[in-house]
Amino acid sequence: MSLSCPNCGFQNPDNETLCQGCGLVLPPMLSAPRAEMTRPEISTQSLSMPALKPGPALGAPPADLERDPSQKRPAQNTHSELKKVPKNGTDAFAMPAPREAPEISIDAPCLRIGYDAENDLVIPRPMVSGFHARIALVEKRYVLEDLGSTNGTTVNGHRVSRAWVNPGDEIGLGSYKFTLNQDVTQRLLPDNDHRPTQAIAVSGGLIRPITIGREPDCDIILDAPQISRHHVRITWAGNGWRVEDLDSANGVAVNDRTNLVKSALVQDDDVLFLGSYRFPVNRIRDFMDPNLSSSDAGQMPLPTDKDVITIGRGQDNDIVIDAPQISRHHARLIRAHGELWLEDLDSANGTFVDGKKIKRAKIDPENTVSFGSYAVRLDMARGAIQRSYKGDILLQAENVRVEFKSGKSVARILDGISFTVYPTEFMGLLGPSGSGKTTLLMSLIGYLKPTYGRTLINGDDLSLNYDRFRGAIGYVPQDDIIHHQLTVYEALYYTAKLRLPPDTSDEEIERRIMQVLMDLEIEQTRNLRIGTPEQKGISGGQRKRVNLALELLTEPSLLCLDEPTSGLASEDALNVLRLLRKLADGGRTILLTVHQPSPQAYRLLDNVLYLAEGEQVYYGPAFPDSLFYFNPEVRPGTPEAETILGDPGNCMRPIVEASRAGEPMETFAARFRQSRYHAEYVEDRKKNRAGVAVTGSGTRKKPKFSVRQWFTLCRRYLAVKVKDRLGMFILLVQAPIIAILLNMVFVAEVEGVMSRLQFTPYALFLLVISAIWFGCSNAAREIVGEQAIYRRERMVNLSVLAYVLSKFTVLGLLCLFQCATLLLLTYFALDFWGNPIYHLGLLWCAAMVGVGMGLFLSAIVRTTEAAMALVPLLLIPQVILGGAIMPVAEMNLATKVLAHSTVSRWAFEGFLQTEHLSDAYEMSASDYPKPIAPGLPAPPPPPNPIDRFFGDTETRLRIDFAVLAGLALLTLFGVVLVLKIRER
Ligand SMILES: Nc1ncnc2c1ncn2[C@@H]1O[C@H](COP(=O)(O)OP(=O)(O)OP(=O)(O)O)[C@@H](O)[C@H]1O
Repeated sequence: MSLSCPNCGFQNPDNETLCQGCGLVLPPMLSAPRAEMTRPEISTQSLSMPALKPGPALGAPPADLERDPSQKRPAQNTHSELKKVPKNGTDAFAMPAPREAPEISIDAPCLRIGYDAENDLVIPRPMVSGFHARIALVEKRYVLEDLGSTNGTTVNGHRVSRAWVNPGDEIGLGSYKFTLNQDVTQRLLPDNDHRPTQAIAVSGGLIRPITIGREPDCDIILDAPQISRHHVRITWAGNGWRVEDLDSANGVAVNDRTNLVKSALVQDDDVLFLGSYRFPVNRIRDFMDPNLSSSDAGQMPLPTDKDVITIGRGQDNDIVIDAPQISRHHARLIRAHGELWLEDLDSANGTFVDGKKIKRAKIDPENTVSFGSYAVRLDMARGAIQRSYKGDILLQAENVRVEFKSGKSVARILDGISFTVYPTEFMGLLGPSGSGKTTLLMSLIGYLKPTYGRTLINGDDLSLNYDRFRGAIGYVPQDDIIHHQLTVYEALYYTAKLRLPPDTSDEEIERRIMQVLMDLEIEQTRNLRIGTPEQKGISGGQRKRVNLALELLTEPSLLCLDEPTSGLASEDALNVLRLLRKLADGGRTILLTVHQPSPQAYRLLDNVLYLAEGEQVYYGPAFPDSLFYFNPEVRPGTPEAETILGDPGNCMRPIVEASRAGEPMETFAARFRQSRYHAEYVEDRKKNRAGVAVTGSGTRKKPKFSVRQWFTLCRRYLAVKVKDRLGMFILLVQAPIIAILLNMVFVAEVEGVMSRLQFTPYALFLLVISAIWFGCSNAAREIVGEQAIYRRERMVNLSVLAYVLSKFTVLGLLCLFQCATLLLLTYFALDFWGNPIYHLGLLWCAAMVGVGMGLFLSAIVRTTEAAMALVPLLLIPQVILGGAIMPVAEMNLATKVLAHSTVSRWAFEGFLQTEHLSDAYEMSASDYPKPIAPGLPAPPPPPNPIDRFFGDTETRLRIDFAVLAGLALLTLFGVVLVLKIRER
């Protein structure tokens, strides 16, 4: 006799009270043999109601789903709870439409599903909302309710707000789909043991032990010399993780490098040390991608039935790699005649085979394939892609030396710097001011090429593979890299638009921004203006986090920060460092330079590197090792040791004192080279002792001009300008003020043609000078004022041409508005006759050349003050040489040549020509001057202004226009050139 389940029809043994097929409570009345029954409609009257535990009100985590680590995991569970629906599976047959369900009572036991860690089912996928949906058991049936998610909830492809669901139904949260199965539904049953929530999402990996080691057959491959081939085995033990050392060479320690264990039970917040390789236990959960079933953990199986396998970020690919740096459709694998070919699909960050960027290449088993910085290995034997561990970064400096040439002398800034940083390590760079910390950071991120030595990332020479790793490196300079006029969200939005692949939708950007804001705990600042220390917006600590947020948008695996705590109060500084610690524990490699850290901050660091006059004087554990290392006379455990350990500054003191005494720092460097820390943290950690393979093209892709980038830059720049209210006000009132002054001076002279011949040319000339002023003054601060932003974006993917063009575009629009206002307010009042369109065109051209000159100045100088101070130097020649004060024809040859190079000369002549073309200077008989007294000859009429100011140097109007346009283009390319030269 067996019990047939009314939901799924599964034949259960007759003593079962729960259906083994779907987890439904089996009422006694269903104990009849299946053959004797037609499948009944579930009737609430016919089912006995089990006593369900009341659930909490929506919004608070259900009390009965609270984590209880002491509770044991049910032994029978051998399924993946969230099994990904096979591709095309939903298309193969029509799925039944769900039926509308009644409102869920707040007493109903429910499971909340969403992105947020507070959920009972955590699904960290981009399209899933924080609290996306919930499943409740109501009257012994399952109800699915959407919780106002952004991307909606579907059941078998039908969008629902609340619906009955059955085991086997396909539930869609945005584009993420999974099959509702017993592992999920069981959790809703009364008296069920509700296990830790995240364990549900990662159960795929909980079933079998996870092996960590260097070999490709390990579940987690950590490719470092400190790691044995099979180093450690980790098994879910119900109330924690059982860790077993697999006779590794360097052992397994828990929480402290000295606390070696053979076997131990650890929890999520513990840290394992495999040799000196740090491995936070919670990373196991990252590794267990809920999209993958247990057998696939760490692997992405290649579909066997397809000859063309697509790879990308989009859910419609055969292999989905959900990382912001990956394009929606990034590449494809093609099986042809027993060979495997890889083809890049015009991805934003490129496809690489063994470090070389490819368009199409044949793949062999030994090849390493990278999509951007995301490296994978093709395991042909298993027919799968073996993922590298979440794109982890192992960073090494090998004998780095940096020298700067100044004239004939060479200054050696760094020498013999060698160290290795493992993933999840949080490393501090310390040393006296000027010791070379920033320089080292710049050479580590590939911005500065070392004179000797190199930087390796995951064993590959960074200088040869820069394009591959560009996206994996985040760098936060000392100066802010944000526009303070924007809100936090806007700053992040534009940066995401600039840095993420072009096919990233606004919806994805929004999700990414919210995720980053939540990670950095600043989501409440989303709509606040950033501001500056002087014009308060968000707090200093929050501003530092926003700078960091810009970098995190692209999920870099290596983060380098130059003094992220400078200018912060000690509590703020500590909070920023705590946050960085958390990010490191999440899998990032983090380096930062820091001055005078507090004792608590110092304890957060794993390792520290001390520099003194460019020499490496220590690299090893931060606390307490570094303090005892620099104070060798102090014995641990003594009262003196307590004092020393209470202040990290005690590391630097001996260095500073020796430096003051004129002692060479080489003494400190030599002592370090003899120390055990050098042996363990420099020598033992060295990778690829046999030598680094010289792969990689060595070329760096130059950012190319793209209309999309130009457009985004224009949008951001316009937003910055519009939000700068004071700046905008000053800019808008300039034209009316100048117009009023011109009217006051010239309006008395408006007396027909005689006035147009005598005075109006001066008014026109002043209009030209005003337009040049508009351009120059608007532009002079615009590049120098955002040098830090420009430099950082240039390191990523900023095209100089797109950048300069965006400045021209937005400033051009503002100048057009100013010129139009000025002309409108003077044209009729001062009795201009010329075609107003020509006049506006000339004024605008003059202003655009002014913009070019202003930007040129801005690109050359180093401070905004210098730029503004130099603006008059650009304007004065325009006034003197423009032809109005001294006719051009009467200048000597050299001056004439200079005059021809001024914008005012051409614009002024253009104005006179325009007036002339409209007969402004035609005199009728009545206009001619009369004799002063009878009998005297009439005085000669004033000459035509074109003859008067330009004489034989006169040119036609179209030449004036052409020269002005040429000058504008010349300045544009001049700015581009200066920026490129300065970069070198
Ligand atoms: N481009 C350069 N040309 C010549 N010398 C340079 C250049 N850049 C840096 N230096 C010099 O290199 C030395 C190290 O500078 P760096 O900025 O790396 O020091 P630092 O340790 O970061 O200092 P601080 O803690 O004050 O920021 C300084 O003496 C600096 O003047």
